Amino acid sequence: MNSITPSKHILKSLSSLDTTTLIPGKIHHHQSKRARICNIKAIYKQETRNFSAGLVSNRADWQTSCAILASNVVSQQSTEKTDAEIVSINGVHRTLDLVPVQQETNLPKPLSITDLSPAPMHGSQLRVAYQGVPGAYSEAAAGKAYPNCVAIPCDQFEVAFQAVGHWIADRAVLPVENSLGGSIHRNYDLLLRHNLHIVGEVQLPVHHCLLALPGVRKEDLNRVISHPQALSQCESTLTKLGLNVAREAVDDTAGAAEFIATHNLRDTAAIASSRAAELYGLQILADGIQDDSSNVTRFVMLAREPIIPRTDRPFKTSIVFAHDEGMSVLFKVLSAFEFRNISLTKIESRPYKNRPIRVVGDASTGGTAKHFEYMFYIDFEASMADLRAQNALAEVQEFTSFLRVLGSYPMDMTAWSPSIRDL
Ligand SMILES: O=C(O)C(=O)C[C@]1(C(=O)O)C=C[C@@H](O)C=C1
Repeated sequence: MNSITPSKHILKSLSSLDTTTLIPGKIHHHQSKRARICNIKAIYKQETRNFSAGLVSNRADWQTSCAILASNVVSQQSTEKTDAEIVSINGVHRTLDLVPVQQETNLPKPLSITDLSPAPMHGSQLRVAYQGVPGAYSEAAAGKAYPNCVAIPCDQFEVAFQAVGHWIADRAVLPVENSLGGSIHRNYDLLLRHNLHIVGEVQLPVHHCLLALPGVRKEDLNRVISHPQALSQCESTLTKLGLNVAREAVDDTAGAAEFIATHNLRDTAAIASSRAAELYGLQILADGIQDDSSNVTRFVMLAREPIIPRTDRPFKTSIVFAHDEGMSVLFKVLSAFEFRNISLTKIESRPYKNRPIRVVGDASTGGTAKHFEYMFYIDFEASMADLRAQNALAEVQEFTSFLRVLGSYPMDMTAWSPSIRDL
């Protein structure tokens, strides 16, 4: 993987900003931490060599631009360097021989979206946005979906959507459902709000580890932190391990590991991948702590343009629709697929945000019923190039007040191998 230069436009706009820090935690100058910090540096340097010579600085630069998209606080770069320091921009660690130290300064000045310029293309490498920091499962999913990509960490799902919409990334890879925790509703809602297309899916076995600082024992723990999905995927196992301690939700699993490392928290463990343990210099206290060894998360790949559907390999199509006439329409919609022998693989409902309630009846004659209104998301096993799918959707359109095809894309047909550890 080649190194890429950060967008001059973005760096220029960054340097003209009033600034403050994005840092969830930073490492201070304590001698006692020196060894661990050096260890993290060594590991990160190794990662950099193994994974991509330019990845670390690229990630951080893109991370910064993603933070701008979210109108978040931004960070100021100073030129001071200290051997024993690692800086963090919006959750991404960088060693000081790569970048300057961050300093906390004034109030953040919100940037408007119009301040952003599209990033330049970098050869044939795809830039893939994911939510989280290096070591997150979403980063692994991005690597599985696009093996030679430049992965761009984003602090929120919304930012990953916007990164693609604004040409900062070419694709986003985002989780939509997990076999233990269920649907990731936020991404269903964002799919509707943004105009991106689903162009693929990837299923990633998720193998969780309990991570803590070297030397920390289970008995020392007062708290376990992680992504809410990860906490819920490990709930029973944590109890079986005797860890009846506080659970706290953070933005992503690897971010939890990073937080412990940067704050030197000896009473806190993180649920994250073994790769996060390596990246942030933590030890694995317990391995494979997901409540089910077949724990798997399904991610979708998103792009600005749809792909051309084909029929020479298994395809899936995702749609979303709303209707005016209550649940009876749902039966008709499902029949349209059943009639054509098209299997559904997923159905999900979300509140219809602008019209949450349907009032039925007349208050003057016995009162009114108030029903919740929904958006329905359906995945079915057929390509939009398949006449059966086209006819089914033509029929569905007759019953629905709103219908959108979110994407028609190749199904993930890779062999199923649950609970691998080397994420
Ligand atoms: O926090 C991470 O590492 C993520 O990639 C996020 C996420 C999720 O959103 O569900 C992805 C996969 C796992 O199911 C747990 C967490």
